[in-house]
Formats: sequence, C-alpha cells, structure tokens
Amino acid sequence: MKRVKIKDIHIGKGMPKIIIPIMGETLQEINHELSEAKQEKPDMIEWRADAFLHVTNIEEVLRLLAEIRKLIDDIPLLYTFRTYKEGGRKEVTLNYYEELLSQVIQSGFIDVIDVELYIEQTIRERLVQIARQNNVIVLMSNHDFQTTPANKDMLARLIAMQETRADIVKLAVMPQNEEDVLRLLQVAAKMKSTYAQKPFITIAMGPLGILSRVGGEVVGSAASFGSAIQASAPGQITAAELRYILQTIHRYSK
Ligand SMILES: O=C1C[C@@](O)(C(=O)O)C[C@@H](O)[C@@H]1O
Repeated sequence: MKRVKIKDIHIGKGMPKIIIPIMGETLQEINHELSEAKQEKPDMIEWRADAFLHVTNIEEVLRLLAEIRKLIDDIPLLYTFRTYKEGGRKEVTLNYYEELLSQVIQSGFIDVIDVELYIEQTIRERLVQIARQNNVIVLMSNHDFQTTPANKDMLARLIAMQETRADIVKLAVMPQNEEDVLRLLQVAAKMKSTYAQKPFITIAMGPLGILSRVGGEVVGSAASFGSAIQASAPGQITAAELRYILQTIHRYSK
C-alpha cells in the first residue's frame, strides 16, 4: 500500500495518526481551541470551516487561514468544509463549495483538503486537479449519518474513492447496533487484506462505534479524530484518551 507523507508524518505507516478537529464559530473560539489542540501534539489539525460563522465570506476565511497557519507552525493542516447533507453545520451552494475549496487549495496555507465523493463529478474532478497542481493532498470522504450500509456497498464506496485521483480515502457511518460496528470493522479488514492501495480511514460514529476509533491499527484504518475542546462528530473521544489507547495497542501489536 502506498503511504502518504505530509511534512514528517507518514500516513499509512505505524500507529494510526491523531487528527484534532477545530470547531469554533468565532475567531476567539478558534484561537482558544488551537492553543489547546497544540498542547496535545496532534499529527494533524483539521479546521472544520463549516462551523465558522463567517465561512460564506471567502476573504474572511483566507484571513483566518493565514492566522491558523501561523499559530500551528509546522503541524499539517487539513481543511474541511463538511456539506450539510453529510453532517456539516452550514448549507451552501455547490458553486460556493467549489469556489471556496479552490481558493483555499491555492492559498498555500493548507496541506490536505477534504473533498466529498458525492458532490457533482465534474466539480470533484476539478478540485482534485487544482489540489494536485498545488501540491495539496486530497482526502476523499463519504459520510452516512443515518445508517451503516451493506458491506458490499461500504467496500464499493471505499474502492470508488480509491479509484479517483485522491491520496487518502475516508468512510464514516452510523451504526444502529453492535453488528453494524463489527461490519464496518470487517470492511476495513477486507480493505487492508485485499484492496487497499492508498491509506484509508474508517469510522463507525456514535457511542457504539468507539471500537472503530481506537482499533484502527488492527484493521488498517490509518487515522482517527480526537477532540481537544469540542468533538466534531458523535462518539469522538478526546485526543489524550485516543493517544493512550492507540499507543497501548501499538505497543502490543509489534
Ligand atoms: O469526516 C470526519 C470524521 C468525523 O466525522 C468523525 O467521525 O470523527 C469528524 C470530522 O471532523 C471529520 O471531517
């Protein structure tokens, strides 16, 4: 499987990487979250820009992005605008999504961009192309906040994402029972053993899904999201708790 190198971080190698999301609505909240997040020494910081109150103003976004870059020094930065229909905070037009992401990609401030699989194909391909031209890593994602699709459907989504020009792929689903969590883990293990050519991230959300957030090393999921102040999705544990469990599993997996 191909690994992805972002600064000094090798995604797809060793212990799953810890990503801390920033969910502040205002500059002040974001600053506070960033300073707490930095203390946890994450492998990556995710700015969930859909939570930012002024996200519909691209100039404001770029200004803040410059600030964030300065504040986090060399920590890899993932920029995510999660669309409303995949669990995000704000609804915007597809045109705005494209314009926002292309400007952010070209800003020079980010390392990784989240692009959703199920946006219109031409827009998705254009964004991937711009990211490639600007040396920004593409994390292609898909979220189901209601259900855990059938195993073959989950596998098909991961493979479909892998077959685009994305660098890393991610699937998050919502389990309704314990079986659903086990199915998600089974799909991850199948990816690891048979299909994975690129690093992948698999998540079962909600309280039932915690096993999937801590068990990535066993089934091949390359990263996990842990909070500093605010969780960005149901079932997310803190980055400190995550680190302890991931390190323990890593130590005994060798
Ligand atoms: O897509 C993901 C994964 C996530 O939804 C989770 O369940 O940890 C959290 C989001 O911030 C991130 O963009």
